[in-house]
Amino acid sequence: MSAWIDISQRLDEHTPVWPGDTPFSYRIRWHKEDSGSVNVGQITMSTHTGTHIDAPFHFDNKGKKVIDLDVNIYIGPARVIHLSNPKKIGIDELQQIDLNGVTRLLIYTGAWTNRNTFPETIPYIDPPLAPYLRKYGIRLIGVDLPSVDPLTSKRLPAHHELHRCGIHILEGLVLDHVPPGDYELAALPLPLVNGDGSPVRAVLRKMK
Ligand SMILES: Nc1ccccc1C(=O)C[C@H](N)C(=O)O
Ligand SMILES: [Zn+2]
Ligand SMILES: [Zn+2]
Repeated sequence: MSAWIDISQRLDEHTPVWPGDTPFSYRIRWHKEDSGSVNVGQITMSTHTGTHIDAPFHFDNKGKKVIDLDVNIYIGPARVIHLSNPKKIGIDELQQIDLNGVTRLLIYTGAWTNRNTFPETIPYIDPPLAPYLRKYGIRLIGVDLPSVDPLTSKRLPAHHELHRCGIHILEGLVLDHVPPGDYELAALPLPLVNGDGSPVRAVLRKMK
């Protein structure tokens, strides 16, 4: 069996966040010296920092919260594909790629390689791609980008169309060190009862 490899963004005070969103912070709230027994940390962060999933409630007030999402979506076979710096990610860009039997699709674009700053512009998912992916049976899409829509988008058409097609969203993957191919994925959200999104620890291992 191959080893699991980490495809998650490291979280510390340098981790870039969506412009205006809560900075990431971890601090020791109780020091061992003071408590007499343990260090106890405190995390403050946006639910959309680093590698994370979006729950439908993120973009739809009536949408499911994180606790309502099926854990089976986030564990299982996944295909990693590479696109070379696409402007958008649409049916045309995926035309040459075999998606038969794929249930989880992770897309490397290379558009966000400097993970110390938030990108200025990103490729986005062209909404008609959602029904195209669903036709193959895809239930999860993952990207190495902070959003599946353009950064300036308010209507979030890709988020909505993916959701309408039953495709779950995983953002902020780090795939620079992952060759295209078939893997097993685990990227479980926290059991946040009211969550609109959740950080995940995303890992892959090669399927033989
Ligand atoms: N954190 C934000 C703060 C303000 C406005 C948008 C965001 C987002 O995160 C949107 C992005 N499409 C996302 O799903 O992660
Ligand atoms: Zn998000
Ligand atoms: Zn999103």
